[in-house]
Amino acid sequence: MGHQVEVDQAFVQSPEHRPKPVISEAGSIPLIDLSPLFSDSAATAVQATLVEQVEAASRDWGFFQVINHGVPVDLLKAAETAEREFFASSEEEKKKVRRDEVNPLGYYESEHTKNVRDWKEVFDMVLHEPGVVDVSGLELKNKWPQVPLGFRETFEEYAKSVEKLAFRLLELIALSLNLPPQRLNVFFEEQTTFIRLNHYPPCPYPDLALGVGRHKDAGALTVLYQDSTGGLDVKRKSDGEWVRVKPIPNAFIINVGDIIQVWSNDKYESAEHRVSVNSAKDRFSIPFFFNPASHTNVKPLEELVDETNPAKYDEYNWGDFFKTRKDSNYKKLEVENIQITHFKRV
Ligand SMILES: O=C(O)CCC(=O)C(=O)O
Ligand SMILES: [Fe+2]
Repeated sequence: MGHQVEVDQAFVQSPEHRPKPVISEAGSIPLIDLSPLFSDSAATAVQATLVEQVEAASRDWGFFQVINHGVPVDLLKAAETAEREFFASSEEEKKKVRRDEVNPLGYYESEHTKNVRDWKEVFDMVLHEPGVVDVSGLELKNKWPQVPLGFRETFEEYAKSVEKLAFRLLELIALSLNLPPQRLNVFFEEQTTFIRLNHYPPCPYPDLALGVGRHKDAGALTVLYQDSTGGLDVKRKSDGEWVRVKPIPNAFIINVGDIIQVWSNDKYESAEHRVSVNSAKDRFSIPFFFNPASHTNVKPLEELVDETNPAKYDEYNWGDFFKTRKDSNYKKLEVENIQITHFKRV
């Protein structure tokens, strides 16, 4: 008798959303060298070129990779090591920091994207704790695991360093929209940014399940670190084909989220992406979701709309949107989850 693989139906994607056996890495997302940001002597022309690259990548792809981004390589290595050690710790250690109905932070092994279960386990932490209870009634307090030692210190340092990069990228995005560089910073004064650790274990049926189902990131910007395994697929805007994002050592993957799509009044578009799994290797990634304050009412920026280019979206509140989305990821629901298209004017 051959080995029979038990397929858990909760993980099975509908046929049209299953990955093809081979995903191309060709013609993949743009690569941008950020070193001009760190050189006092970089000519204005070089800086202008950087802004143009960010503009083209945000417009044509909604995704790009960055190198020479200023986050120290040692810190990336320390974060990846701490992540691997945490997920390798016992079920008992992980359960001690498990997410629950009042506090959505910590460890979780049963997330759903669009009501299909993802083949992954995660750990969430916020960059800035808002106090005991936030406006939505959730308790946002970081839960720090005891294993591995130094986990908290590593991620606090990582968070600070990646936050600096996120603000630099935000300024480049503002410039690329012909706005003053600090125009968007005000929305991040009480930011709801969080860092997620993703572990995708080997999957016996990678043709049926996904590590994360197809989705767009709801926030402003995502700054993602991935290990060398590969598996992140982006839906290419030019032809709708899924392409694999090539792992580049020590690079970050940047993607424009729904909020920048709305602020830019559709000049930029958040791209659909997903994570394919494989039957042989674990994969680890660390997205940093750069999100504005809960009280932010998101709408197309006034400077970018006029009579010939009217606002394409009605205003919505970020805190409400995010809470509604989180609830649907926590358990399987019978309804479609919330999307910015629900605020699109027809
Ligand atoms: O693991 C990855 O590469 C991406 C994960 C992702 O898209 C997400 O958590 O929103
Ligand atoms: Fe994502």
